[in-house]
Amino acid sequence: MIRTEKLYKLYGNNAVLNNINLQIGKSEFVFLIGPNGAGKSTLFKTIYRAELPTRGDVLVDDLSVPNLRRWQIPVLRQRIGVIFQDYKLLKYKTVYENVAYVMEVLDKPLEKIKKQVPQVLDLVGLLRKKDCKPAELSGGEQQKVSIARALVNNPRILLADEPTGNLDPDTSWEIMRLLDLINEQRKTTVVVATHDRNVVDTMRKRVIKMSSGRIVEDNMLGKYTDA
Ligand SMILES: Nc1ncnc2c1ncn2[C@@H]1O[C@H](COP(=O)(O)OP(=O)(O)OP(=O)(O)O)[C@@H](O)[C@H]1O
Repeated sequence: MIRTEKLYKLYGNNAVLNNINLQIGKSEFVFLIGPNGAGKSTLFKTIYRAELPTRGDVLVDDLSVPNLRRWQIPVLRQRIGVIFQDYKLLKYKTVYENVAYVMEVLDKPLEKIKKQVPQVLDLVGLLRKKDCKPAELSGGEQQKVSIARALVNNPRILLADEPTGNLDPDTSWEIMRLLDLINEQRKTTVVVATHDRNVVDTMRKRVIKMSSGRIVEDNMLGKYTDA
């Protein structure tokens, strides 16, 4: 569960998040839409604690994200997987090593790493490419590796910030179907920030729309609407 309470983020006098009150339940699949600069990425950042809010609270289950103690930060990182438009893979590491790395930094035992990395690479259909470097993969394949990396610690929540922004329509659909499958099979809460009208209108999920730092629409079975 994700809940924000009277959440504000100010840069100077600019309220990039302006009183966001939001609740996303366990196992939901939600699209977050809105024009450039609406505050979508900033909202994500306050949820996975890349940014601290100016005021207000973000709750991830029982954790108050802005008030976490240092030792609790790995607990949050384990609960939330994040994927980005530009994949953010380590280019000198192989596919396997990119995914294993996020288990290593959380001090997971080697036996567990050896078991879970191939499982999650198989889930995204890339086990056969485990020894490739990112540059040897297509954009869609790189995004699948980043999904595998986000999932390998079994997070309850997956935040996807424009995951298909660099991909062609067919590959975008593959990625969206994969996110939908993960949501259905693993009961992972999935929140996808996107500008992809076709995907939003076809998948008919809950659609939350932001504009100028505020939530301006929140509809079940929603459609993409312009500013
Ligand atoms: N570190 C920062 N310092 C100052 N302003 C920032 C900072 N980060 C974001 N902003 C501003 O906050 C606003 C919201 O940005 P954000 O990236 O959250 O929007 P977005 O909805 O994700 O947009 P897009 O669809 O273009 O990705 C923008 O006006 C941006 O310029």
